[in-house]
Amino acid sequence: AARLGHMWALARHIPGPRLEHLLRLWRARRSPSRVSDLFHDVAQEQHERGIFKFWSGPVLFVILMRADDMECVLTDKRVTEKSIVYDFLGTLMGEGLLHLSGERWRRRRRIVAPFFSPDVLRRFPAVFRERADVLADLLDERARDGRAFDVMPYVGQAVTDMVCHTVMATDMDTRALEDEGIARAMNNAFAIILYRTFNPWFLSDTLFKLSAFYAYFKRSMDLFDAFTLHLLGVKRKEREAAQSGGKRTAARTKPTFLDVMLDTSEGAALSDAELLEETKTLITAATGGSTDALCFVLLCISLRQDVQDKIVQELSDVFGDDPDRVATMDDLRHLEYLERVIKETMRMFPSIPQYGRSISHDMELPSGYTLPAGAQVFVYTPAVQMDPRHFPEPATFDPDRFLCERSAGRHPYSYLPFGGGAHTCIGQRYALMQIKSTVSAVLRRYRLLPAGEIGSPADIGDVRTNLLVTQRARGGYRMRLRRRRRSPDRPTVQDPAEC
Ligand code: HEM
Repeated sequence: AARLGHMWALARHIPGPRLEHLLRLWRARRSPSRVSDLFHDVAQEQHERGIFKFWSGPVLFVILMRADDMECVLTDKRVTEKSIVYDFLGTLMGEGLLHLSGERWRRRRRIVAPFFSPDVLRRFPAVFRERADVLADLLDERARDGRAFDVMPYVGQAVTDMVCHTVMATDMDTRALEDEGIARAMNNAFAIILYRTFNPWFLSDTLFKLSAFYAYFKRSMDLFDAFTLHLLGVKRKEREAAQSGGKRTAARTKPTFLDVMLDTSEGAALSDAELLEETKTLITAATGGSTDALCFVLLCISLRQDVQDKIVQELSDVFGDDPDRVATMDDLRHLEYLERVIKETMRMFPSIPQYGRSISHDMELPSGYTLPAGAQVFVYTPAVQMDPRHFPEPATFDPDRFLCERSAGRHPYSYLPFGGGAHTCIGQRYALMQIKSTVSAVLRRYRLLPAGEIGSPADIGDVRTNLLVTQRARGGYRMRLRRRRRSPDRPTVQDPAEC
């Protein structure tokens, strides 16, 4: 009670929602689009102050919107705990890197880091390209009928495929595992996590477990565990077969996360349970972040033909007269305009728009407000990334604002799609390579066109989003495709939308 009183006293000075907002929050709690609208409206209202709070029962949430405040929280060495909302994610993926704090986190980060070293990453463009070609094959039917469709199920499947092939096993058929079911299970779990955040009585594990939501949540978790265990089994068999056949392992040519872990002494010392946790964490973090990011990039490209033409020109400059050549890491590095397009998309539509910390001590911010110990603080990146003080004319899609000469002097914490401070996304380079490889493979074969439907965005500025754990385009990522040129026959693959 004393701690709550202390929090209450300090929080009084932080601007909070008005009664009208609380009523809207109550009505909006089941609807992601209304929660997003409310968040957006409150963020707009509090833009000048750069901070706002809301109480969910006894839990105080504080939303930061200023770059200097974000820097202060994300770099403070005493702020080591992730927000309690990550505990809900922890129920889904176990105590992996995303969830851990303190010394346990430091040890795990050190162990996992070699998987993201340039030496391992440089083997992945070939895997990405192979899976992106499967995606391009699947899209063929959509190009033939020419009608508008949502690209998300296709991209979701391709990303899951890429992640499974690089994290777990190099040679597997992920389609056989009904990935659509996994994707749906993860979506359900994310929606329930968000629902818990806005419904104070479900912040208690006991009450949550008594509710019908828990049954849904548990079903999603069980499906996810079964999926991951299956993949672990596949990997073990793959290694056993390689070893009994006299080969060292597949790790030499196509290392996966598990290979890298089993080949280092610290990694090999991880228990099975720890390996399962890290594997689930990487699968969740990688698919969760990359799927929406990639969908937003494709959506923006479909809405800006001039941008698309420039990317295609760049692809032709880099790949010359051999467009089917598998990209090397060097090729991907040379796709500089495409990289700026990705960065600009992630500025306007960060796929992970908020991440949080538990505040362990009273903390004065550069803005002058004091965060009380016990507060759950969230960095809300759309606010800072759409702030005209950092990005003039923020609603204009302008990839060249990321040219070196135009980025000079910008506050380093004004652009945070991959997080900031010690917990910065470990998969950032992996994600950029994956997105570049996929966009290249799709654009080589198809021109992306706006959906052209009533109510669908005609311009990037018209795109509205929903706030889930990830940010998502409202109404889906709808577009049309037109084939650019005939490409060699490829095996027929089942359409994921029909699964
Ligand atoms: C475009 C795609 C991605 C986005 C936007 C993204 C975004 C983020 C953000 C914002 C954080 C910081 C969370 C926090 O501070 O609490 C983070 C952390 C993390 N990400 Fe990503 N991510 C992406 C792709 C990936 C990929 C591909 C992987 C793995 C293969 C990955 C693995 C992780 C892990 C393990 C962490 C936790 C790091 C730590 O706390 O030490 N992410 N990501």
